[in-house]
Formats: sequence, C-alpha cells, structure tokens
Amino acid sequence: MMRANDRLCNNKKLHLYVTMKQTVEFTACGFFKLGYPLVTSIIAAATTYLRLLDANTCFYIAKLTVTPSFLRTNSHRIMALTSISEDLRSKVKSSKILVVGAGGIGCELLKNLVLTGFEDIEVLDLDTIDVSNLNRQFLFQRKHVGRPKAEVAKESCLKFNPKAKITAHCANVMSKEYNMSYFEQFNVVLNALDNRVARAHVNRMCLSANVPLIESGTSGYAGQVELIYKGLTPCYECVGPQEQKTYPACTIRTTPTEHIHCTIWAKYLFNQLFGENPDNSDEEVFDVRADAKNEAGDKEQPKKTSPREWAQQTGYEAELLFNKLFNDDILYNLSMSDLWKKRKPPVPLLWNNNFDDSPSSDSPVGMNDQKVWTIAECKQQFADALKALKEASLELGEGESLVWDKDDEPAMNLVAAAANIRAHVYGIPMKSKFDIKAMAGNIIPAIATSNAVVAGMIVLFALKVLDSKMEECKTVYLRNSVGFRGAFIAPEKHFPTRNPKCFVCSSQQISLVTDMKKLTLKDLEKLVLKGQLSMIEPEVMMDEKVLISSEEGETDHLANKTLSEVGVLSGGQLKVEDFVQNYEIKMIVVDKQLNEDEGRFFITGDLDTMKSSTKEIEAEKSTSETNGAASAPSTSQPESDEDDVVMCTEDEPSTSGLSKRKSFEENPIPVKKRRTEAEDCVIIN
Ligand SMILES: Nc1ncnc2c1ncn2[C@@H]1O[C@H](COP(=O)(O)OP(=O)(O)OP(=O)(O)O)[C@@H](O)[C@H]1O
Ligand SMILES: [Zn+2]
Repeated sequence: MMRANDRLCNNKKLHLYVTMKQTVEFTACGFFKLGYPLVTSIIAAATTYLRLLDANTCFYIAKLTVTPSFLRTNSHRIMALTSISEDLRSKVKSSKILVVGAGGIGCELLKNLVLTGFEDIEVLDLDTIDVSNLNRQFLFQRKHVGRPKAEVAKESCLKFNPKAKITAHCANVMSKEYNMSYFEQFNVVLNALDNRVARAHVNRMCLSANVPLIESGTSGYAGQVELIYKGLTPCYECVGPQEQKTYPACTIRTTPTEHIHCTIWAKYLFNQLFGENPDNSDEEVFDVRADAKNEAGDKEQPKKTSPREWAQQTGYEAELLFNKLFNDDILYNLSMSDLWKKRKPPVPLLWNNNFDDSPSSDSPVGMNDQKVWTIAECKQQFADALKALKEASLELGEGESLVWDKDDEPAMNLVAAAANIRAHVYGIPMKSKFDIKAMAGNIIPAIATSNAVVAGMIVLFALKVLDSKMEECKTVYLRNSVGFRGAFIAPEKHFPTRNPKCFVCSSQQISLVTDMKKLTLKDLEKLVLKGQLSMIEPEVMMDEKVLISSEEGETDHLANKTLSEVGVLSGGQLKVEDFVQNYEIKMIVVDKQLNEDEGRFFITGDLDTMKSSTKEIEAEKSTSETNGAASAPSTSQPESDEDDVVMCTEDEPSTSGLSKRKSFEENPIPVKKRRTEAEDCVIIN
C-alpha cells in the first residue's frame, strides 16, 4: 500500500490564508482522498509553522502554500502521516460512534468522521443553532438558525457522504434514556462538549459501559485531546473541578487596581439595582455609610436603605446615582486615609465636572464596540442604560427581577460605562466595551482553527482505539504558546497516573466531613451531590430510609432538616445512587465543627484517615487540595484572610479535565466562548 507520505508528495498543494488576529482560514485542494484527519493535522502543522514564524505578532496577513517540500521539512510536526490498513478501514466502516455535542468541535469532528469513512454515527446535542455559531460551526448556515444542531449537522454531513447512517438526537446527554445500555452499543464515544457537568456524566457512563471515551476541549488557542479508558488511563474526574479565580472583596469595593475589579463591581451594581438578590452584602457597591457620614459626620449610624430602594426612590435618576457612586462614596473611601498611604488615591467625579471629550487615540475607526468611550460618552451610556433598564424593570411581575446578560444591550452598556467611570476615578486605563464584555462574560474567544486541529486529533485517536493501539493515545495538547520542546502540538510522554482516591473510577467510598447540625438535606443534595459530585438525580438512603428521593416531591418534607435531625450519626453510612448515571457510592458522614477556612463541608476519599484525629483530617484535606484531587472542597475559602469574593463563571469551563486544567491555568476565568474575529476579517487570496 502506498504510504500517506508518498501520496502527500504527489504535487498536491494546501493553501492557508492567515487573517487578522492569527485566525487561520484554509482551503484544502486535492487532499480529500487522504482523509480529513490528515488534512486537519497538516493544517495544524502549517498553522504551527506560521505561528512559529511570527509568534509575537497578533496581526498579520500572509498566504502560505504547503508544498511537498514544506511537508518534508516539517514532517516532525505533522502527526497524521500514518497509513490506514485494510483491516482498520473495515473497522472504520463497521464501527458505531457516538458524538456528544455538535458545536465548535462537534461540527468539525462530524465532518472529519464521515470523510474518514465512518458510516454509523449517532450525534447528540441539546441546543438549537444561534446566529453567533455560524462563523465557526460551518455545518450550519443562516437559514438553519433556530433549528436543532444535531439534526442540521446530520443533514449537512450526509451531503459529504450520503451512504453514512447518522442518527441525530436533539436531547440532553444526561437524560434518562441515554443509560448504560445505550452507551454499551458504541465502539467509541467522542465528547465535543463545553461544560464540566456533562463531561463528568459521559465519563461515568463510559466507565460503567466499559466504552473508550475520547475527551476533548479548546480554550482560545489552546486545546487538548485525551483518551479515557478504564484500567489504562485516569478518568475525567481524577482531577477535581478547576478553582475559580477569586478577588478580595475589599479590592472590589474600595481599592481596585485593575479594570477587572471595576468590571466585577459594575456587574454587582447591575445586580443591586435591577438583578436578583439585591441585598447580597457580598456584592455591596453602595457604601451606605457614606450618606450618613457625608451628611452628619462620623458618629451618625449608617442608613439602612438598600441600593435598590434608594435608586427606586430617586427614580433611577442618572445624575443622582452618578454623584452617589463616583463622588460621595469615593469621598468616603478617601476619608479612610490609612488606605491611601501607599496607594494612589481615587479622584471623585461629579456629573457636572468638565470632561475631556477627546476620543481615545487608539480607537479603531468604525468599530464602535472596540473603541474606548470618553468619559462624556460613558456618562451618556450610563444614563441611557439606566433609563432603558428602569423601563424594563417596570414591566416585571411581582418578585421578578432582571438577569444580567452580556448580549443584552442596556445591561452590557451599564456595566461597560460604570466600570469605565470607576476605572477613570481610580486612575486605571479605561477599556472598550468589547474588552469589558469579554471580561464580564468570562469569555475566551473560540478559535475555529483550534477546534479544527482538535477535531482532527480526535479522529486520529479514534483510529488508534479501533486499531487496539490504546497505549499510543497519550494526551495531546495544542498549546497557546510554544512549549519547551518547540512545538505547539505536544503529546504527553506517558499516561498520567490515576488518582487512587478518585471516587468515580476507584471503588473506594468517600467521606463527607461537615457540621451535621448545620448541613441540611437540601444542602447535601445541591452543594455536595450535584455541586461537588456532579450527580444528576441523586437518591440517598440511610439503611432502608429514603432521605433524598429522585422522585419529585417524595422527600420535600425532609429538605430543610439537618443531617442530625434525620438521625444520621457521625461515622454513619449513606448509600448514594444516581440511576441516570448508573452510579453508586458509599458515603461516610463525619461530624466536625469546621472553621471558616474549611467552608461548610469537605470530601475525602479515604475513610481510614477520616476516622483518625482532627489533625490528620486537616493533613488529608490539604493534600487532596494541592494535588487537585476530586475531593477539593467547593465551599472552602481562599487562603487569604481577606474577605474574598468569587468571580462567578456564567458557564462551566469549556476545558476538559486532567492535566488540561493544569495547562489552562494562565486563563483562570474560563470560559464562555465568543465568536472569533473571523467575521471581521478579510481573506486575502
Ligand atoms: N448536556 C448536554 N447534552 C447535549 N449536548 C450538550 C450538553 N451540554 C452541552 N452540549 C452541547 O455541546 C456543544 C458545545 O459546543 P461549543 O463549545 O461550540 O458551544 P456553543 O454553545 O455552540 O457555542 P458558544 O457557547 O460559544 O455559544 C453545544 O452545541 C452544546 O449544545
Ligand atoms: Zn477517576
């Protein structure tokens, strides 16, 4: 059989068009018969080559023609030059594959699969097509907006190979019908998801069904593909959930030094004025003491008016609110003189101050969202947004409130304007609405090329799995900068070791350490079982007694009772099951009064340690936290003794598990992806 290498050298050319911001568009001429994974990986190599050429530039336009000699000289970067044997070819034809997710990676992947010759594919996606998907999820077109992704992906893929049998499910993979026997019918499952909960669920289903799972994810220019196979590799949950980036509350409230601090503050402002839970003291933006002090001196007690009430009483009057937030409260902050001994003090700003209206010099012309507003423009946007949001809130029913959404124009404008005015007051450079949107929405751009490269690698993994070469499927990383081996695409040398305390892939029982007089069954379900252990419909039994039922309403009367009140004893054992996940664990409950640092509970995998002294429990806990084991406590406080707040993610991280989480540490606030800039690019031929 002719080797792929030889065929590549057969005068075929691959054209790459590199456009703004390192987004690579490509056309592959004449390569189709080689199979798409090959093409995708060649593109990966060529992309790597281009980025190596110009790694420090974020704007360039170039055209690269990949010739046989390019391929020869760069073959060490091209991972896909393996030939496909007859035997493997027939396996490809007869295998049954499940693709979970038909988004950015999923579309690329489905196209790769049919072009590689896979003919029996099921695809599952719960979502419908949004216009913002179109720039990178190329199986979809404008006319498909609003239709189920899985269904349209199937239709488009059938055009590549009408012989393929594709079954589309517009459904949540966590629904009951996708149980263990459903998963058992597949030779391999390919994840193309964007959230941790669904990934964890598929991980468990594949472990129970003993089906190899290829897990993947991208985050901007970074990406990863890994094999999860029982007995050989760690599972997705061998590493605990990624820690969220936290900021000290006092930095947000009083001493911001970076724009992100002002952006978080502005989101709190929205919440306090219009959103849910306006009285959340963690999100306080108004300093009610400022009114009291400014009016009556130090001795006066703070007024008890909430920001929402205050704003409502004043009719959300922009000038009053502006002066309160950017003058009165700032004056109050300044009165705490100790704070400003080593810091640059803020400069209060009044509505009627004279503003410098000259537009920022580096504002790109014609891209409104990408230009930095002047203070006068911020003031106008602030007033307009307040007016629009006030009107929207008047239409709400009793007990309803507005929900902040980065794509809601007035909500985003209020945050962008308020964040910038506050930044200005604190001498922090202001940013464009585009940049603030990325920060406020925890957005990392979705890069079409990263998805393409990762999807190509997934198929290569699938081929190896079908060829029973599992041991060759070491995790592969697409890096966002060149690594020490000089490669953007770098395979791991070894499989990482499994976490022996992982409660998912090891048979060990887990222990829950908590104050049993405080933790209610509702908390147990929401925070521990669903929040920490990623269960979908947990059921908890103590001996024969059902404490939490998966049947709706059956145990509602117990929900507010504490563990002690329902008779759980310290050291007592609970049987926790999730029928949806076909998953069962034994949970030992250990009663302990936890200090603030420990949060409301923590989980460990080692019962013996738990039964030992408190000191050993502490040691156990800190080990599992530092090695990132699945037992990291969700409610623990950050180490700092400052009163910290969490920058909440709107979405689950799109990164997948294991060492990927390590590699993504530079991007600690994942991960709602946004469109690439490809739409704004001109492709030069
Ligand atoms: N539980 C689930 N069951 C089925 N499909 C899921 C589930 N969770 C997520 N998905 C799908 O996984 C896909 C992930 O794709 P991607 O990361 O590109 O997200 P997206 O929603 O298409 O894009 P964006 O988040 O940027 O708007 C989405 O199409 C989403 O609907
Ligand atoms: Zn595991």
